[in-house]
Amino acid sequence: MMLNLQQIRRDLHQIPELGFQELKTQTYLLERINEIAKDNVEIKQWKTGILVYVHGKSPTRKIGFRADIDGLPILEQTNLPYASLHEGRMHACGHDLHMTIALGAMEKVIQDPIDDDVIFVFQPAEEGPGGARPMLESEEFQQWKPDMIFALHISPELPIGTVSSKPGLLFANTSELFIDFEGVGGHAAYPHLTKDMTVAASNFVVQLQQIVSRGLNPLDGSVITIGKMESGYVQNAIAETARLEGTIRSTDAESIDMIKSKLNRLMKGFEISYDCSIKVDYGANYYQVVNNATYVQQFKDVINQKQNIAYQQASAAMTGEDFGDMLKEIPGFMFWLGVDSSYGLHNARLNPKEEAIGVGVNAVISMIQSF
Ligand SMILES: CC(=O)N[C@@H](CCC[C@H](N)C(=O)O)C(=O)O
Repeated sequence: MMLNLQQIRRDLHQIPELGFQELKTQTYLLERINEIAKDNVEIKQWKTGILVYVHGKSPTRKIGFRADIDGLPILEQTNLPYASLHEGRMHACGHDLHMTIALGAMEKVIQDPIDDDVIFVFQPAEEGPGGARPMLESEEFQQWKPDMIFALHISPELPIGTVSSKPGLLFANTSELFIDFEGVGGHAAYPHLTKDMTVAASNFVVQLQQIVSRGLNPLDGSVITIGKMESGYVQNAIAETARLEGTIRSTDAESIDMIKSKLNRLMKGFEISYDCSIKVDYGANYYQVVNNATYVQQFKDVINQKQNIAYQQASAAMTGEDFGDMLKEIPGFMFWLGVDSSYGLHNARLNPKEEAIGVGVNAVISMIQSF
């Protein structure tokens, strides 16, 4: 049986689901896994995730490969014939390709096992609230805990046929940010009788940016982004409440704590100035992705032996990945896979080229076979 990877990617692309809601995705993946499973395969479910154990010929260790499986709350605007069927949900971060590549590599390992055992980890909720840490801590994962683990992420900026990584820091520390403002609403014509939360929240967004530009050492990389702002109900009423949703990123864990403490102070000031109440929730926090230098070198050597894949040195990025939580406990690495899209990650028009699937399977299987 040969899996039709292009069809699988398109099927998965049509059913994006948010973190820990990936029920259709899980069912679909289990169907494909059961089509290719043989006697050397064991399967476990953990919440909406899946673990697949492929037994090796004479194992001395367990090699792990992780694929994340959730989509984003984004309304797709690609006009593709296989665009999302779930309105307001999109695989805008390439997890449809990540899953497909894992299935493709799994099929090859099942057909032609290596000496060592290989564990494929289909992990929920990477975009939020973070599936890696609870999955890692689960009994199911701990029983099959790999000795090394690796993963890939699509890169719209890189051409097809390219992979890229680096030893050490690859992705940033992250913290989500949800801020709720509560004041007093009222008629648009009587601002003096209200506490306007649209004005308070707007000013807060502007002030927030000065935490990084004026509060932190410019040599330490950090960024705060507010991606969503909500307030009010109608054009001629003053908003009683407002909500900001965003994320904090930093190349070192200490800066995240420093930003949070400065942000808490700023909030207190705003509560006094705007005579309102402000509450913050820091949501999910992901640990930085730190690549093991030995495994990155092994991957680089493997790729450099291939005619049709080029290895490029990566730079660290402010992207977050809960795979960092896995790498904190298990040595391994992550690499970028070029998919050549003119629209970037988290863009409603992201359109990865499907030729990248074959390259991804080739890179992953070659790394697995190098053990
Ligand atoms: C690869 C990627 O894009 N990852 C996400 C991780 C999001 C973490 C969390 N929801 C946050 O926003 O802090 C990213 O946005 O970098």
